[in-house]
This record gives sequence, C-alpha cells and structure tokens, in this order.
Amino acid sequence: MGKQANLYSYPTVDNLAAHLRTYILSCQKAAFQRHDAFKVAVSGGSLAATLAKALLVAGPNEDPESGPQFSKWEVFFADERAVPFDDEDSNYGLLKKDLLDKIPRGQGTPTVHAINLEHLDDAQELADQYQEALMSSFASKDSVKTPIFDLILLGCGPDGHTCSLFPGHQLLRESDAWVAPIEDSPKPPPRRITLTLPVVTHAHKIAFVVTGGGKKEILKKILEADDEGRSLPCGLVNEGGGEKVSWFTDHAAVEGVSFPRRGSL
Ligand SMILES: O=C(O)[C@H](O)[C@@H](O)[C@H](O)[C@H](O)COP(=O)(O)O
Repeated sequence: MGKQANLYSYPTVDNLAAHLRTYILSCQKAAFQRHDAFKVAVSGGSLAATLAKALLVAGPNEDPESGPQFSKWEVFFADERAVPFDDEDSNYGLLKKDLLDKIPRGQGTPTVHAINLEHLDDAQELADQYQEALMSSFASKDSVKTPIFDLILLGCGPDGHTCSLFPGHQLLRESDAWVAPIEDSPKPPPRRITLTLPVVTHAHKIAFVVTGGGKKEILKKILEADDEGRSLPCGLVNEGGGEKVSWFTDHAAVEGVSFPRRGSL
C-alpha cells in the first residue's frame, strides 16, 4: 500500500481552526522558500467560515512576523458556480463576505482570481479563461505541465464529492484540462467550473476541512477506504495525493471511524 493521508481530529471547530492556522502558516513558509508567493486554491461550502476563524485570529504566542502575509497570497477557486458574485451560491461571494472583507487593514490584500462574469452562460469559456489565469500565474517559474499549488483547501460533500468532482461523473477521468466545465452538477447550481483531479493531486499539500456529525458516514467509507470509498472523488484524492493529504475534522465527523494515521498537530 502507498503512503497514506493524515487525519487530525479536534473536539471543536474552534480548536480545529487554531490547528489549521498552524498548518496553513507552515505551508506558507514552505511556499516562500520556493517562490515569493503563496498560491492557494479554496473550495466553497462551510470551508470559508472555518478559514475565517483560522486566519483572522492570531495564536496566543504567535510571532506577528510569522502570521499570514496576505499581500503575497494568490487565491484561486478550486471550484466555482456560474453565478454573479452577489448570488448566495457564489464561492467568491462567500469567501469575500466571510474572510476577505474582514482582513484588517495593514495585513495586506490577497490577489484573488475570480471567474469572468461576462461568460456565466458558457461554462466552457469560463473554464478556459480560468485556466488562462492559472497559466499566467504558474507559467514563469513553475512546471507548466500541471500547475502545482502550494496548498489546496477542500471540503467533502455528504456524497463524497470534492471541488465540483462528483461520484461516478465522467470529469473524474479528465486528464488534459486543468480547469473543466460542468453543466450537470447534481448539487445545484448545475453550471460550474472545477479544477481537475490531476491538478488537485499535484499540489504540494492538500487539506480537507470537514466538520459535523452529518459527515461521519461518508468519512467512514472514504477513510476506511472500502471499495466504494476508494472510488469516490475524495477517495481518489487520497489515493493520488497520499501523504501530502491531511484531513482536519472535528470529533463528530469521525466518530466511529478507524484510521491508522491519526495524529495531532
Ligand atoms: O461548490 C461546492 O459544492 C463546494 O465547493 C464543495 O466542494 C464543498 O466543499 C462540499 O460540498 C462541502 O461543503 P460543506 O462543507 O458545506 O458541506
């Protein structure tokens, strides 16, 4: 068996957020050793609120110099819905409201790559343009074969989807495009764009952030890796990303799950 993902579980979401902060800051440090930027991709859903808890509050003994250097952050969306930014389904809108608008002045402003609203009715064009944005960001110094994000932060749906990669969907077999359109998402809204599986698994680090008892059945399948769990999108990320993958959960989400590599940060 190849190297496995790591599982970190905490009693509360606040506790999880404090440890997620430490993890993100260590990813930031590693990124700055590679280049003068921190290239991150984020999903939608409950992640934005947990990220805000993690990033807006410094740890009690934290050196201010080692906190988030937002002016060097380049934020992309791991998936996005084809809706205007003020629509409640917009992942950009959600991140802006929960996190970006709350970053204190003086802590810098991240460069955020949102979708081009001129093409909301054409998912292929949206995806192509988003891929162009990735190409301009990653082309100069990094490998252009597949962009290598410093960190990808993901959620896990109750059906085992991640990004907008859904169980059994043909997009799971996409191996050329970096960003793909989807017109038939089983979770509304149907028209979206998503990073493809190879881009996700190529990242230096991949973190799932999953909370709440509603996720424990699907996490059991994914983390105990039964046949079904291994074929789910989150299971495929675990398999492709191996030890680069870390799961940050609260205790409720992993109640009754047996997993060999439980650790603490
Ligand atoms: O657009 C989406 O559907 C999200 O980006 C998706 O991938 C999300 O991360 C999961 O559905 C988990 O969402 P929750 O954390 O809200 O359950």
